Amino acid sequence: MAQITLQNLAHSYYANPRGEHDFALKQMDHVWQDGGAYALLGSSGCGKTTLLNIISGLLKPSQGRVLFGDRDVTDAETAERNIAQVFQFPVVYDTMTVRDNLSFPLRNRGMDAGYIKSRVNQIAAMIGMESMLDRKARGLTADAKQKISLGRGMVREDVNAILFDEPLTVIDPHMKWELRTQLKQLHREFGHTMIYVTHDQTEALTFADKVVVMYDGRVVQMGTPEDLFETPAHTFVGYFIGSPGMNLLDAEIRGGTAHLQGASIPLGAAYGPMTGRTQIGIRPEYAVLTEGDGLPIKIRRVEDVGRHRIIRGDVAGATVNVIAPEGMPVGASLTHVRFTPDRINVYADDWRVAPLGGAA
Ligand SMILES: Nc1ncnc2c1ncn2[C@@H]1O[C@H](COP(=O)(O)OP(=O)(O)OP(=O)(O)O)[C@@H](O)[C@H]1O
Repeated sequence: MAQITLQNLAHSYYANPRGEHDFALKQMDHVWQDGGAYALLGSSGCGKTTLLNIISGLLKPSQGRVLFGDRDVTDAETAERNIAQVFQFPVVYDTMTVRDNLSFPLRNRGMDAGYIKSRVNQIAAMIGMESMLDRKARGLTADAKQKISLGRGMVREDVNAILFDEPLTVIDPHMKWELRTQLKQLHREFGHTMIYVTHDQTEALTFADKVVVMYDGRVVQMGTPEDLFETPAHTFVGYFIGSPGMNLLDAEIRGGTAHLQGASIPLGAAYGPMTGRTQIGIRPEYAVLTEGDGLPIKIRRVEDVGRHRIIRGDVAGATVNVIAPEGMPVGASLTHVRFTPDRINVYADDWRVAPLGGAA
């Protein structure tokens, strides 16, 4: 297992990039701790696969270095990096049995037969394939084959890291949940450094200790699920995490107050002067409808989504979503929306601004 350091890393698919927009990965410095379970999350085209391929050695970065522990592996081939990889679609040997597929990486390294047997049984139990160990992989469903790929990715205990690139795409929804839980369990047991690429926030938040959110070739936040929810570092994180995402309203910030459209909203802390486009961000969970306290809201739609309702309305020319807990009445007398002051985040040109006084 190893800590992975990305130093001054950047990548362009062009031979002669002419500016930042030609880079699929913008310049970055990051440390992925030894034994961490990371999810790499972001929308299509933000650079997740590019970053994963640089870590695995399938792609050489146009700039910067990759270190595994103290070792510079930037120029090392994938095979020299001692990693396991699981891809979106199954990679199995059809003519081999499930058992042989799972034990292949161990036999390849000359492991002891007794150890191989017990380890393969353990992994087979994890992926729910104990009863199929002696069947040929040929003829199994795509779902079952992908479980074999997952199992094979995890069978070695001595790898530097396990990299997963959207591994559950072909797995049915119920099994997805189960496998994710198993992966987490395996991580707790063996402490591998795991990097899991996905564009599904539920998948990321349930799997990882740390979620790495990418946007337009940059890592915009690396934090716990709670960090991403409470203090999104970038408006994209606010918007991307949560359902619905964070509300954003243009506002002028002066000290401990946000001013918008003639109204003043108290903030939970004071802020210094800032430049650029300034906005306040508030999660729908921290907005409540009132009979006159807060900002006027024009309610457009109420959606019942089971455990709560989502109220969609207009505030100061922008759309604002409010989550109302079950049982809370949504009547015509509710004409205003109030935001919990200490849950309001402030953004300047899309990046979160820390309040004065040392609070994060
Ligand atoms: N081989 C390539 N040649 C040129 N451009 C590429 C190549 N591979 C990816 N790109 C571009 O680099 C950017 C990042 O792509 P990448 O595949 O890393 O994103 P991603 O976040 O993994 O997306 P997805 O979720 O769709 O797989 C995109 O603009 C993509 O078009």
